[in-house]
Amino acid sequence: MTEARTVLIADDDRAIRTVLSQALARSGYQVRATSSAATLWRWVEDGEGDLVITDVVMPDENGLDLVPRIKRVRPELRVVVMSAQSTFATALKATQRGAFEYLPKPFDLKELLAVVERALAAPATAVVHEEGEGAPAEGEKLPLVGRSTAMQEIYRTVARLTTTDLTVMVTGESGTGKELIARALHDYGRRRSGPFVAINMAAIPRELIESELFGHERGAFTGALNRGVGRFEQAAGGTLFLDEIGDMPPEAQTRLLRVLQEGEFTTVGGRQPMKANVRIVAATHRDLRQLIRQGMFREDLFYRLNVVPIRLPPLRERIEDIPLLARHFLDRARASGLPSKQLDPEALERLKQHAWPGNARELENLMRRLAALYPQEVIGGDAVTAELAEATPMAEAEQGPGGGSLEQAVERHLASFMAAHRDGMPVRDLYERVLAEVERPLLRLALAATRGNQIKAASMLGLNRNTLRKKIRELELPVVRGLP
Ligand SMILES: Nc1ncnc2c1ncn2[C@@H]1O[C@H](COP(=O)(O)OP(=O)(O)OP(=O)(O)O)[C@@H](O)[C@H]1O
Repeated sequence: MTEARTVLIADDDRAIRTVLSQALARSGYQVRATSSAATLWRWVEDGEGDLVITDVVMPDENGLDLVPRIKRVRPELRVVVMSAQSTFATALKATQRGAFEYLPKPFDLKELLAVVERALAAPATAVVHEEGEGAPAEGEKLPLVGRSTAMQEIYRTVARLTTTDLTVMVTGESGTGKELIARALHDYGRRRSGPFVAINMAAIPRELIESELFGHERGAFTGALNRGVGRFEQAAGGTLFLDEIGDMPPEAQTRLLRVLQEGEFTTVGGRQPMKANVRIVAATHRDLRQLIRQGMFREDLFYRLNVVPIRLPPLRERIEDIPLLARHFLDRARASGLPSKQLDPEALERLKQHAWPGNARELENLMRRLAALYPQEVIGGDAVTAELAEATPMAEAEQGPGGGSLEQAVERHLASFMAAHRDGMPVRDLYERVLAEVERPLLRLALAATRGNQIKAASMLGLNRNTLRKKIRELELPVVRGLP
């Protein structure tokens, strides 16, 4: 590089101006810094600078409003927005208004310098994103709650992905918000005026999945009395959410792969190929790489789907989000007609200590229970402790009667199982069989504890309701009627 590039900084916080200026100067950039949006705007109009770094809240103007104005007069000028607000709405606004990058404060200087370098190296194409008709209020209404670093990173990624049609793979334990992310990608993406269609692979009988996905012709199979429209066709122009993709049977995987490769599909029993016009978001709580190793998931399909991976961390890895989420769920409970509640500090502390195997969904259910069952307006630690103990019998089971952990007990049991089979018939499908052995008593206990109430049992297990229903069928568990 021959000439030093100039970075324009606008932030009303003097300390930040100083730190940024010094760091950028040390890296060889020319720097001009100001506390006002008006001065920044004058510099931009005068044709100064190769890159802008602006804060959002400044005394004279909101930095986010400045971004589209800058892009209109100087489309090639890259803008980096930094903000202490740290909400999904801010990330979304910054990205959709044409910012090159959004950085939640506090950020580390190394990261900022890397962004500056990337911004200056990027080809000078002007990308001003259409706001589109019927654009929602840029994320204000979408309840993606949480300010942890992990969630900030997710907001940034999701915001950026709303300006593309790339395939996204969302992974995370049950109840971490995978479907919510898929909806955000749709509701704020380019296809928001099209349909959002979801299909859960775990909830549909295996033999029907292909026809559910791609549709079928009349008479394609026994019982196909009419032509059936598949989800690919329903989702045309919009987003197709393939939930629990790890549960997709092999034949359907092969067919899906072909559709993704060729961009067209045919209905079951049909001949005429149709264009696939969907953005795909897939999700799973299972470890797909492990399924690949076990030969249960196609590696080539995995790479087709895993274009942009988003990993949602379990709630226990972002306990700083718990107070906000709890508040959000209590507000939601109130909006649905339940009484208004507060949590006292001890209650919050108790929530932070819990392991949350069911993640955000478990927290949501707990908040609803507390709102519904407890008369007092301010909920204390004891109420939380009592409700958590009620809902999670596994907590005690983790310390088994033998004193060892559940894992050790299972290992002992399996070791004797394997020993017993050593000389007999070759053992096949061991993984599935062993899991089914653990699954069966687990589901039975959960159903017994909830008196056969599948909704409650699903929530206790942290499983999707449909997943539980399917498993009950597969494992042929007796369905007991709930007591009144
Ligand atoms: N960050 C979040 N902010 C607000 N609500 C959230 C958040 N994460 C999850 N939720 C809420 O928690 C519940 C569970 O989320 P969601 O259904 O998206 O999880 P999931 O990962 O798709 O679960 P599963 O794998 O069991 O289908 C929903 O009611 C969702 O709105």
